Amino acid sequence: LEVAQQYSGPPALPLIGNGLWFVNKTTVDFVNLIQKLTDDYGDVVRFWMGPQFTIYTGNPKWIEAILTNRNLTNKSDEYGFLSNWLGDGLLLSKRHKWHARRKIITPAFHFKILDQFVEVFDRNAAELVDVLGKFAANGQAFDVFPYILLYTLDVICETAMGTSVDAMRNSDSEYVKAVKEAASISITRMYDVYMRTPLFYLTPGYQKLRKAIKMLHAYTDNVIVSRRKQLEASSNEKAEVASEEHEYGGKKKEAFLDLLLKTSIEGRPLTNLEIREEVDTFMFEGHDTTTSGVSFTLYNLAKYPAIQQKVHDEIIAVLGTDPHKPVTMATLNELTYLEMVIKETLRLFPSVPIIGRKCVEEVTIEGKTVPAGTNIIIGIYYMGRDANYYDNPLEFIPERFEGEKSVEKFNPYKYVPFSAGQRNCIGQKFALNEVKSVISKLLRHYEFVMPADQNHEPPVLSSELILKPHHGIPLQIKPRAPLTH
Ligand code: HEM
Repeated sequence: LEVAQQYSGPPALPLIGNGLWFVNKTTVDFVNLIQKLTDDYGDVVRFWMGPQFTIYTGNPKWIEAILTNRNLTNKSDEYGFLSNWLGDGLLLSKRHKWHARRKIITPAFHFKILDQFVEVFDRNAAELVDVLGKFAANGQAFDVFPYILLYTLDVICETAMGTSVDAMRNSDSEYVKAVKEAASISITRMYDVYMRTPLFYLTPGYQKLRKAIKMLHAYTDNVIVSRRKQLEASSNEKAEVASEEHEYGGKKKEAFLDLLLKTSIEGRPLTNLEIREEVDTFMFEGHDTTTSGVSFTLYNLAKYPAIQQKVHDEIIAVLGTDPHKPVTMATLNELTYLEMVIKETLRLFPSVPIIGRKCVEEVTIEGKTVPAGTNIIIGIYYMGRDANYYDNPLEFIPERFEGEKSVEKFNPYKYVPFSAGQRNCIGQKFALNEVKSVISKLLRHYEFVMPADQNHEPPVLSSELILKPHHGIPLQIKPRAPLTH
């Protein structure tokens, strides 16, 4: 209690603390709940989730102190709800285990490896252009979100596992359904006070989750076993692995899985279970996040036609007038204005709106005590919209990220959509290139337009671990006239 007095925060009841807030709250309410807390008490606030002492912060100094502290790398308890699915993969694992895994996985995100994935982003984007063709033809408004989700699922299956589920053409795929189900049930548990308790095991949700996870694990296990066999066979023959699935667009590629199969940890190869945990983690972290990133970027482009025009001009200047010309890593690097637009989108709509840490040993931050056992919540989303840190925070101004005066250069801890420090997002470059790839393809074929009957209110946001548009992103698309110059 003495420690609690160092902080401002709402009055709390004995034992249940501020737990009543979380009763019957939706994922939409949750976004506003923390906003209200910061409006009332500032950007460092204490409260109790039941008996759990919790500190919320959206303050750059605090965020810097937390994310750079080697003793604050463990995730908060809520992440545990994902552990049936993701095990000790990179997102959830702790201390020594995390450190060893991060070290061996980092090379898998080397730019030379990302380079070979650009073709996967581009080929799937061409497919998406095709799938959306019917909406360009009939002019009807449609929710772009589910289509982008299928695109990102195709990309992550191919890059993580080297398999194709062809989600865009086959959205009924058992695997695709199971990914969606496992993600949504695990996440709902975090926010529902009842579902957080063992009562959950008596609900139909538990049975569904079990079934989905069983299916997902079986799928990944299968791919791992057959890939390992191929790899062994090919090393016996001293030949290159060259299976059917391995050849995309005529070029051989290695999925993350192949790299994991070849690597070793403390002198021994990774077990199938360890590999599965990492592949499943990529599957989880690598699709919902980019889906929100792409969808909210399209929303902003439709909302600000002059910005869309400028992005389109840049794309044509870099890639020329042939809408089918594939992008490369080099051309993606030249799309600097598009990158600013994506970064500004992630400021207002960060795919991961909050992250959590568990304090293992007592630390002092900005003169205040953070006792061992404290749950810490970092408000990436709220900091991005705070008038103390951004002029006109709700205005969409991509130039904030321009050159030397860029927000990131000025104070990197003011802008952390990919987190920062040791446990930052390992997939950041992968994600940015994927988003740039698909947007540059879509924009060469279609103009994105806000439907006329759309009220011009900002989208209602829902925080399901990943920030999502509660009512989707309804947009219209118009085919672009062929360019000849
Ligand atoms: C716009 C897209 C993305 C955003 C905004 C994003 C954001 C984040 C954030 C904020 C974290 C920190 C989580 C935490 O502290 O609990 C994180 C971690 C992580 N991300 Fe991403 N991510 C994106 C895309 C991706 C992609 C495409 C992949 C994989 C291909 C990926 C893989 C990971 C992994 C494995 C971690 C855990 C890293 C660790 O703890 O060592 N992410 N991401």
